[in-house]
Amino acid sequence: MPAHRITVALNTNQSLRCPLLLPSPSPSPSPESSSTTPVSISYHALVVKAAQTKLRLKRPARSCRVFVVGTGRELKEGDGGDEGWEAALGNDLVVCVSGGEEYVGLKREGEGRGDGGDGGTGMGQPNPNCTTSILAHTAFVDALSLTQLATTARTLPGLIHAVAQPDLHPGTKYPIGAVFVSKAWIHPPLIGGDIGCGMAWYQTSLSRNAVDGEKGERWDAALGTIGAGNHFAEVQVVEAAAVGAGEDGSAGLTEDDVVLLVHSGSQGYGGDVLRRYTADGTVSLHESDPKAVAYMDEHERACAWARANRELITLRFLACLEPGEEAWDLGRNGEDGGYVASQETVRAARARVRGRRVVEIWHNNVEHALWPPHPPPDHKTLRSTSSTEALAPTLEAAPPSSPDFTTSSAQYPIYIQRKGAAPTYSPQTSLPLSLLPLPGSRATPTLILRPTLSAATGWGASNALSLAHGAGRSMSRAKALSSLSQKYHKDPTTMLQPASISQSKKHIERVEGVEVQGGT
Ligand SMILES: Nc1nc2c(ncn2[C@@H]2O[C@H](COP(=O)(O)O)[C@@H](O)[C@H]2O)c(=O)[nH]1
Ligand SMILES: [Mn+2]
Repeated sequence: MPAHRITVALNTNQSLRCPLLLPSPSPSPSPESSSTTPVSISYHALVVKAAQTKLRLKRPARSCRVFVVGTGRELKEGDGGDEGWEAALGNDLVVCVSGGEEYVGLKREGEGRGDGGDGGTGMGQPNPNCTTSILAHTAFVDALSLTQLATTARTLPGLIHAVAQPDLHPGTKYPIGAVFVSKAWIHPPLIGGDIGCGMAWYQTSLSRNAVDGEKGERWDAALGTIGAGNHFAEVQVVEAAAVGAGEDGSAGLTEDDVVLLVHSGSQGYGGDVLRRYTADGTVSLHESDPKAVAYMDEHERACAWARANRELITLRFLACLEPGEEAWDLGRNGEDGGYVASQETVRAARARVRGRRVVEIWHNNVEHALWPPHPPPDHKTLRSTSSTEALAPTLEAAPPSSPDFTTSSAQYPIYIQRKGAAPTYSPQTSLPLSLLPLPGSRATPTLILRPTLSAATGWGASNALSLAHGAGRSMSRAKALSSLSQKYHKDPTTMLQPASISQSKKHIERVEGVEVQGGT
């Protein structure tokens, strides 16, 4: 009996596929035939079985659905036998199996076999209408990151809007400095392994005289676990005049304030979450999939862990910066390394730290929100009339964004996936942030951004309710490591001196360029 060689893929990750041989349909028995009742073959069952065993689809067969890749036509298992299978069968047929959710991709009229009109990738173009906003108008952007942005926007299921922040730069597969808005789908790799990484500004009670000239050696022994990469905790002096108000009713930042900027993430924890949810090649999780619910739960924990770690780092800094202050006792390095504080003590210390918080945000996370954004209730008060040169431009100075966003009254739930992008709303209060940091580098200043929201940007739709989170990078980590280690080969300690990293105008322009474009 000739067989048909077909390909079975997963609906949620159509690059995960396996071949399958299906027997030809049995000819109808003729009245003269001596054969007994023909053996009925359920193609549906065979295909679902292949997805379960070879592609590790962990859904019960009864909830699985099969679609023709390219057209999205569903091949059902009917009461009287398989429906439509015989007509669809043929060598090179590509089908995908879903755990119950709808077909991922654009349904086309007409039947097709083989490559489904997508050049044989089987990926189709799920989102030909996904809009993109490139907010980097003058800042340098590596072309690869734009390709990564466009490919991601086109091919991952459910994406409706993608934003390149001015600090966009290439990641391994997905870009950094990017925001992706999706409907019904969550894509853990877009957030990456450092789930919950973010920035927090805390007030200290120090005067600028107390810190001017200090280089840090005195405090090094007491630092918390900040993590590798770009993470840091930096004592800063505010040069600009007073700006807006901080979160939780704090006074915001005032000239000469000495503040601590903490940038840290979830370290090994978030990486482990990402690995566990993507080890089988999964990129996309439909919100109805229990795996998506479980991922969101672990993602929340990783975010909470990262925020708690920023609080702990701050506590340890404050213990050194403000000696004699009893509230920071827990942050002191005790003689006895085995000291374990009670939960009550930890809770009390964290509450005291929060009293110093100016702003605290995640820049690697997924947020469940409503789309399109509506004006905040008190939007008229958001337009600050006072501005200083050091602040982000007001809304009116922002470049017009494309595509054109208009506020529609009907909102629907979406997910905002941020990889290296700061939010414009506070995760704590769900109100618009009045200020947040745009860190430069050890050699260039951190800028204070003031998000502005207005109808011109669809109340934040064009920038996906997000801003640049850093200065970006003009060379990959690997390239920077090799070229800088050559440059500082003879005396690597000079790399730790703020002024020696780079005073080049190029670097300074870099962060300012990002700021000018990031203030929407
Ligand atoms: N003020 C400082 N800013 C710094 C330092 N090192 C890096 N950076 C900035 O932080 C972001 C972080 O980006 P991420 O993608 O790693 O989260 C980066 O873009 C730089 O602008 C520093 O020592 N001090
Ligand atoms: Mn980060």
